[in-house]
Amino acid sequence: VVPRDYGSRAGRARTAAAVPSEVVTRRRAQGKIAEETLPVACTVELQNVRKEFLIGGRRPNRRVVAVKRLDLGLAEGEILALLGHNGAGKSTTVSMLTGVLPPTEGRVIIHGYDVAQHPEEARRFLGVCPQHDILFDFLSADDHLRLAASLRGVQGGGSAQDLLRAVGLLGHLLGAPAGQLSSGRRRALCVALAFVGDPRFILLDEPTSGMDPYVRRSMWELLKKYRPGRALCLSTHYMDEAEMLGDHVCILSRGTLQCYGSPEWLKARLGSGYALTLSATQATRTLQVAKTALDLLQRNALGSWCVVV
Ligand SMILES: Nc1ncnc2c1ncn2[C@@H]1O[C@H](COP(=O)(O)OP(=O)(O)OP(=O)(O)O)[C@@H](O)[C@H]1O
Repeated sequence: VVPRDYGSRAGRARTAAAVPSEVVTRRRAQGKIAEETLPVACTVELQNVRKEFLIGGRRPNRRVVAVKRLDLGLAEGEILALLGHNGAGKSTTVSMLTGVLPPTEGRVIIHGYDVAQHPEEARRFLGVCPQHDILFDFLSADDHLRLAASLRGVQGGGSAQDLLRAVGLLGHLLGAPAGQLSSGRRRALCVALAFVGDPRFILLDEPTSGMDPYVRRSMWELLKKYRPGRALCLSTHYMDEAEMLGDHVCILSRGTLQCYGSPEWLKARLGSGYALTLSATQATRTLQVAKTALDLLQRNALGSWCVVV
């Protein structure tokens, strides 16, 4: 991994401080059920990461383990979906990737830089959409784009501008104060801000929460469109979102990686299809209903199924 300013003395010193490149070619994930994948050059890695929180209350110094020994890798051009219930450890993982929370153990590597030791270098590659919208109510979408661009030291919004246009933030809405936008549009603005400066690693914490199905679908299309040349990691509660977007899906539960693989592999390995059980007092009526049900299942191509009469 060679920084852009390698020619300078400071650049060479940073390269020496960066993690040797062989560590970025490891297995992509280690968990209970993980698809075997070929070794690949991962641009983002969580290496044996653990996060504990010390909490007070009646029993002081009690520890909550939010993430336990997480090993994950993400390559360029790939979307990784972190799927899990409330409290599974998704946001904690995202916060460790951004450097907001330091891991208790293990390392987080972004483009060769250990985030805890070289946060500034690592963040040059990073665009983030946090779980909760961080917007100034009195600033417009356009103002937010300009502010984010100046903070990143770039001109204009780049692909962020396209994103806003595609989700309908156009014309007068672009100039309206963010406080007057609907929650779905505010969310879309936050996602767009993560793309300002076209960073190479984009982290999206529940990017489509609060969006209507139509905007959600447009957002999915856009995220797929902007995947080439970038690594994207998103956390979600929605199985359909993980399936549609994720090249790989990582299911977390109680801070542990339960399974990891492509949606196709996970469905083939764990999916049990659909089971429809029918019961009725009259045999002829049951058969009639079963026939209609079979008809519906076939017409809707609902994967594997089984009808028990
Ligand atoms: N600052 C904190 N102090 C103490 N415990 C915390 C803190 N942040 C998170 N936790 C705990 O860590 C665990 C994982 O929380 P986390 O927010 O990462 O889950 P999540 O999967 O993002 O959930 P959600 O889908 O609700 O956002 C939970 O048990 C939570 O209570």
